[in-house]
Amino acid sequence: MGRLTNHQSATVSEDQILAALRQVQEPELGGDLVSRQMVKHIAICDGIVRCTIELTTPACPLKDQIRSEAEAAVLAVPGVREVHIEFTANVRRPAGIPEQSAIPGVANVIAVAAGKGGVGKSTVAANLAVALAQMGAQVGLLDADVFGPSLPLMLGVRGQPMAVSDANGQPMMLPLSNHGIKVMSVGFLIDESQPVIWRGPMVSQLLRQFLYQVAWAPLDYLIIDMPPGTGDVALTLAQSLPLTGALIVTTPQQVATIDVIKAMEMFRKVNVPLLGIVENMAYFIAPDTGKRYDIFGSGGAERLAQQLGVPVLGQIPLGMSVREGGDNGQPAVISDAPDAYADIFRELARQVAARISVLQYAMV
Ligand SMILES: Nc1ncnc2c1ncn2[C@@H]1O[C@H](COP(=O)(O)OP(=O)(O)OP(=O)(O)O)[C@@H](O)[C@H]1O
Repeated sequence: MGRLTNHQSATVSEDQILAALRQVQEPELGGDLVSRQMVKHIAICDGIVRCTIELTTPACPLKDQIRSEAEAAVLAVPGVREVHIEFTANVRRPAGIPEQSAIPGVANVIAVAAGKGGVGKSTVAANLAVALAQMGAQVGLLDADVFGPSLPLMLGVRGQPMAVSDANGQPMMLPLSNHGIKVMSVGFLIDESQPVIWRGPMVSQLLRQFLYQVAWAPLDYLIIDMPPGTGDVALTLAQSLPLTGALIVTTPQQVATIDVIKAMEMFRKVNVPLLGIVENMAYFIAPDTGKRYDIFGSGGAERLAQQLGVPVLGQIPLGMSVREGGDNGQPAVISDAPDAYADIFRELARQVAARISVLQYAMV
């Protein structure tokens, strides 16, 4: 706690405030705020207390709960008239990633994968990335779906990445950016109207360059839009990427299929933690009546999740604005149209960030 600074008044001491904050638990990770070394700064002046609490992610879903419990605990200290809680965040790299394969300056690499094409993997990856950035995280998005790069269109990013040299004179590409995130896609380098014939080793080589020769740093989260399925390219990527974890996107029709199970098994085999399942196109809400229709059935993702011991981190409805946003380069999460479901995408981002924080602490 050496960094604490303390302008003490006669009546309230820093020790009293720390004792109060020891009563407040970190709801997700367990342990109290002081033992978890989350209290970074305390200032006390004339009964007014200012505290800075460092979270494990700016997208912490329980920030409001922590704030109100910390406020109540500090206000209960005799002599405290007012309390102001501020938050900072320090997103850390999981302990399990070997130093040599880590991407310098990138804390977490998250794979967004699917058993099959067309389930909305890129839509989820793009909205997740933008939602995390909206919450204050530094985010990059790598389109590794080399056979059907859709992110340039979905994010409205065009142009050629500039080549620069890093501090050691090594060539680096500057990622393009839009909606607050850095983006890299094979779509920036090829003529999208021409079919691309990629062979496995070429793809691996290209993706290595996209990981290690792109000026990503500093990033809290690098989201990878994986190629669909469990083919060679997906497997090589799952094996060689310094992944914090993987998200599996599915739809209710696909949920119990062998493709989804295979995609999950692929990550399990190469020891990449499964963060959870995202069920996309989970239901439809009629815009005129507000009635919910489970067009493709319901409960499948939950059953699969229980069977495999991973959580469902989000259920995204079918929404016209989700599709339109994807076609117009305006991801749904920046829209306020009711059927863009921005809140649902943001909640997904909070859940993903929380799972990563929990994983990090489980590994330490
Ligand atoms: N929740 C949703 N509501 C409405 N449309 C959606 C939703 N999710 C995805 N879509 C639309 O479905 C189509 C396929 O989505 P997307 O490209 O994200 O799938 P994908 O799994 O990445 O496909 P591929 O593997 O071919 O890249 C797109 O037109 C997208 O806008």
